[in-house]
Amino acid sequence: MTDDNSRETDERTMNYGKKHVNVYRTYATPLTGLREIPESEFTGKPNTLLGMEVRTQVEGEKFLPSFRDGDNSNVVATDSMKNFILHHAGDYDGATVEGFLHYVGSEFLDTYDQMEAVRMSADELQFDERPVPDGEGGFEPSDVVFRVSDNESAFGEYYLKREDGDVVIEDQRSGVTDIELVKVKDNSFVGYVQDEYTTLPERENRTLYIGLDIFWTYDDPETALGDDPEEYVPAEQVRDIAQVVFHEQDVNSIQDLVYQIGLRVLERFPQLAEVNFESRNQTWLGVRKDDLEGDAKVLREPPRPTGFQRFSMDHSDLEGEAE
Ligand SMILES: O=c1[nH]c(=O)c2[nH]c(=O)[nH]c2[nH]1
Repeated sequence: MTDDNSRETDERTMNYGKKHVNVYRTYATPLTGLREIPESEFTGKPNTLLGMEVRTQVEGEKFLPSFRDGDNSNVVATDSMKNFILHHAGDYDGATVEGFLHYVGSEFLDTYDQMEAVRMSADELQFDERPVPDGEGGFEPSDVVFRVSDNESAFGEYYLKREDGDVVIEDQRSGVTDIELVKVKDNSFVGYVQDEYTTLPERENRTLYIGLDIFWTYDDPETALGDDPEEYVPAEQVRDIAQVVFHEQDVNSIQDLVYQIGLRVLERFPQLAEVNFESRNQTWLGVRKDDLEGDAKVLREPPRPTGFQRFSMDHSDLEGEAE
């Protein structure tokens, strides 16, 4: 038998928190001053409507009695955490998801001594601008009406700890998730292992449908706050790089594609430490082709199971390319 009190909390998993905290902030600070890149029209956003689905997870030795003894004297109710996040959305004066997470996480650590570390993450809830007549025969984005979007969205995460009374960043991650792209031609998948288990025909020209999550870390995790917008990497620009590279390159696999996207992202953003990919193969299956003209095909949904790829890259991959 182990002695209950002898086990250090850092040896065990112990945390609790709240997820799916949806928060909507109108008239947040606009995101401006970003660096432009050739692959993207995105140069900023007004943040008239900033939506986030937030997750918070707190850690601390003082929470052990709540698990072990049913003693809630140090427990901040997760319902209160939700209220805390919502309240602070009103005080946040920055322009990025990551900045908000760092702000709220730091406020948690400053407010509650029993919290030793907090992991804050969020998916941005996207709203698209909609064109309305500008009164001069053209169109301009409405400044009050937005379309609810279920397209790809920005992701942010900060893992913060208290050290000698100060809040320090232990870990940080940014990303863009649930990108879905289809390229109707100029994709191949050939040259793979042919053995007694192989039934998939080689395809010189397939219609490739990918699901893609891209995550990145910075050399300096504070850069993700966006306080220096020239150095901030917006999810929209990374998304645009992915689609431009897909457009430009004839790739022989999703593996080949994510590598090419990674090279471009690292080339554009030297301030990044690492880029990570999680991709899913959602490629449709051909139903009719040979009797149709040109590149025309009829396709159908693929059956489960789904192929996936995971890959991480850093600037050493870029150096390899330059040689
Ligand atoms: O891009 C692909 N990579 C694979 O590894 C693979 N495997 C498969 O069956 N189809 C594909 N497509």
